[in-house]
Amino acid sequence: MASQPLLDASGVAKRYGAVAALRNASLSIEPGEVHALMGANGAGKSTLVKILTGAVRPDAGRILIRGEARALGSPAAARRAGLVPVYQEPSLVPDLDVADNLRLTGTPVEPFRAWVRELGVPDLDLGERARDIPLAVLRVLDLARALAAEPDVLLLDEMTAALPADLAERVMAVVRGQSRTGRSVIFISHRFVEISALCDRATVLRDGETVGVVAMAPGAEERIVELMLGSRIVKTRGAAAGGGGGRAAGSAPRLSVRNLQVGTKLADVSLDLGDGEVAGVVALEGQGQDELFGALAGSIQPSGGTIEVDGRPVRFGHPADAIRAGIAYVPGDRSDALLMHRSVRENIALPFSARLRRWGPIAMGREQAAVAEAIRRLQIDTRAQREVQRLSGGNQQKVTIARWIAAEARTILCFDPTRGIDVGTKQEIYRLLRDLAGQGRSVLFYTSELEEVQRVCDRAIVIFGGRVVDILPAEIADEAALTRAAYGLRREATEEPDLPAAVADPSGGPR
Ligand SMILES: Nc1ncnc2c1ncn2[C@@H]1O[C@H](COP(=O)(O)OP(=O)(O)OP(=O)(O)O)[C@@H](O)[C@H]1O
Repeated sequence: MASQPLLDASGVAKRYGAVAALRNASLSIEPGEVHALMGANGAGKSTLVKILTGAVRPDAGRILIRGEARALGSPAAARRAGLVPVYQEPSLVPDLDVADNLRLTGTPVEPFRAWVRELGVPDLDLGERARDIPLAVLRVLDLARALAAEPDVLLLDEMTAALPADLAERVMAVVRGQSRTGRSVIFISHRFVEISALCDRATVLRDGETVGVVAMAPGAEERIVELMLGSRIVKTRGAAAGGGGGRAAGSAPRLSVRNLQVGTKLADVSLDLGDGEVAGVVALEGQGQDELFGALAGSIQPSGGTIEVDGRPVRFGHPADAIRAGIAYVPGDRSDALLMHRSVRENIALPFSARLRRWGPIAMGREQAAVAEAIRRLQIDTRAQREVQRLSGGNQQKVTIARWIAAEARTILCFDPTRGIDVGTKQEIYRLLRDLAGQGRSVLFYTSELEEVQRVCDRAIVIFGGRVVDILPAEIADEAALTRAAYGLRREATEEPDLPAAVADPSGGPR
């Protein structure tokens, strides 16, 4: 490798009140290198990215660019030094249109447009307000805006976490292209598949400190996990209770959906969810999964079809109706679910407040025990617990899940619940979902990480073009089979899928 690193940071420290977000972080990047920054939730990755891109000032540390100390006192200064980020959450100002957002950061329009096309969004209207653009497209726009600045070092903080597989592929292709032209990329992701496919080396942070730099080669993953988790108990891959078991034969489904329709997005979906079953929902971006979950959670009104809970027809005019029917929703966008200025405990206890207040001290005791148990199981980092907005992204996501574990909902709808969650905690979430199923609760689980289906689910329900196109038992739902199905490709009919009657019907059935 070249003798002079492009970027060399050492001894970086940052404290937020009592919380030491970074204690002694170092990071060295070569020209043309794709470098992973890894660490458990709360290890300090985002803080380091914010420091390197001028959004946060460090308390200590030395940052050299091509051997020279550079002041990175503001995002504009960092940009001039060649360091440009794409943060975890979308950064376009929601009430401005795209063109005004570009003006704000002095982004040249034509290169931006070219990148947007390259990333697979052919006809973007620059007059569109950011608020009206879907999350996955916003991520693409954030990336295109960063690329248009022609950065020497592009810093991607969980860029692919909110993206469907096809868009994530394009992002990865762009990252490879950057490195071919001698530019460097710092890549934060909790997905090992991406890290191994893309990165040359990985720097591992633990509790705010750099604990190792690992060259990516066979076996590197194990070493990285060891470094990330340190003395925390390592639950190895595959240790999570897998699929299988689940629905008792002959029992009435907990949730039964027939010919559900939402405008033009959800054309016709029928599915059953049994007691004690975890059913995975798999789909490319925009195939109607948002509408399906919205309708089941009471936040979107269906335009046709029926929903039954325990054999009784229900109509949800409001999310509260779904909650009363025992259906809890863990949305993909955590900012929808959380009261950002309230404490971790209040956020987790939220569903209790309406149900249990009248029971006074007894209920309070029960609430506290349930909240404490959920925090323990999900290993929520409560150092910054007074306001949820101060938690790291992954820990915020855990709070949204913990709420429904504490509340004992009978049916849980999870929309990409492990987005941005570190590898150790993912295992805990898989185990937890299986435990919930073991207690007879039912889980409908949309995931953009296909490998999760075999780890957690009993069956996979694949949606394409607003219809169920296939239902696969977990044993055969590997990534290849799911990818084919998700693209609407027909499966070689070796085994008959376990389709509910209305799905098997040709009018709503698999193609
Ligand atoms: N503005 C803030 N105020 C108080 N504490 C903060 C603030 N920002 C970050 N922290 C704390 O600093 C620590 C490191 O957070 P950071 O977001 O850098 O972690 P991370 O490694 O990016 O985690 P994740 O993988 O969950 O995104 C956490 O304990 C977090 O709660």
